[in-house]
Amino acid sequence: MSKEQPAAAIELVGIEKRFGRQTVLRDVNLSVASGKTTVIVGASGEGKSVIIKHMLGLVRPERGEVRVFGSNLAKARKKELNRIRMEFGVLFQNVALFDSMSVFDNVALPLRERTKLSETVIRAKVREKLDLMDLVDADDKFPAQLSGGMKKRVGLARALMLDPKVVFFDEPTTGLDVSRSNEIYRLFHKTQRQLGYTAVIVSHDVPKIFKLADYVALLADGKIQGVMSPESFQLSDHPLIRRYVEETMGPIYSSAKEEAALYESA
Ligand SMILES: Nc1ncnc2c1ncn2[C@@H]1O[C@H](COP(=O)(O)OP(=O)(O)OP(=O)(O)O)[C@@H](O)[C@H]1O
Repeated sequence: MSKEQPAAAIELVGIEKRFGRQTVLRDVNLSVASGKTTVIVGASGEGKSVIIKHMLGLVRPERGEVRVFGSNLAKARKKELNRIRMEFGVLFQNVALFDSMSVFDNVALPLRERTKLSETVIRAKVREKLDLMDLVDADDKFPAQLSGGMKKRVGLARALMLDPKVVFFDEPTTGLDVSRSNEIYRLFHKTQRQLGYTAVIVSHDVPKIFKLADYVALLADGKIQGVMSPESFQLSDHPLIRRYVEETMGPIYSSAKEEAALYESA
């Protein structure tokens, strides 16, 4: 890697994944830059969530390596997997809070399950994360009493509880209106700046998500077709990237001449 590029927190090398007869990932190569935000985009059903599941060690590939902090997750044993997962936080679209637990207990869960910290320290840490998420007076509420946006904020507080090195977001704003989505993005931005974690985001929220991305990766035809800055992505000549940009954002013209030609031919 060149001097200008940050080191990779995660590297997928030659990943092939099949479910039965369906080959979802053919040859996925992707390097996730440490401390940066990598957004994975692509049409529905291409396998973006399957990529995240490989990074989390939830599924194993037929072929290839998943390198995380120097370990190959694709071959890791349970103990090593658990050690690596301590460094991960996840916020998935359905959040998956425990309905029978209060907000406070949901957020405290990772610390209670995975550390030996005293209850006093746990309470202080949970308080700090809930404040960071602007969640005041919500401690004793149960998930059923929360709005969609609040649930996501509780989920984000829980995802950050173990001060993870990498946080995975799989369509984190699904089901939220524009202002609640913006709130989640604002909290993501704030916490990433404060805590410095590496972020991997799967999202259909194009072009908004480009504002948060350092790198955008397109998954199509079972491969990552390119990883680049959002600006380069929107102006790329790569046929599949260009098609994706046009389908999601409308045509983008790299030059005034190109745009003028469109009106002339109309
Ligand atoms: N455990 C599984 N067993 C069988 N097939 C699976 C499994 N997990 C995923 N798939 C299949 O893999 C393909 C990719 O799924 P995935 O959820 O990763 O797509 P995606 O790109 O995240 O889509 P979307 O944007 O709609 O969420 C789909 O055809 C899905 O049915």
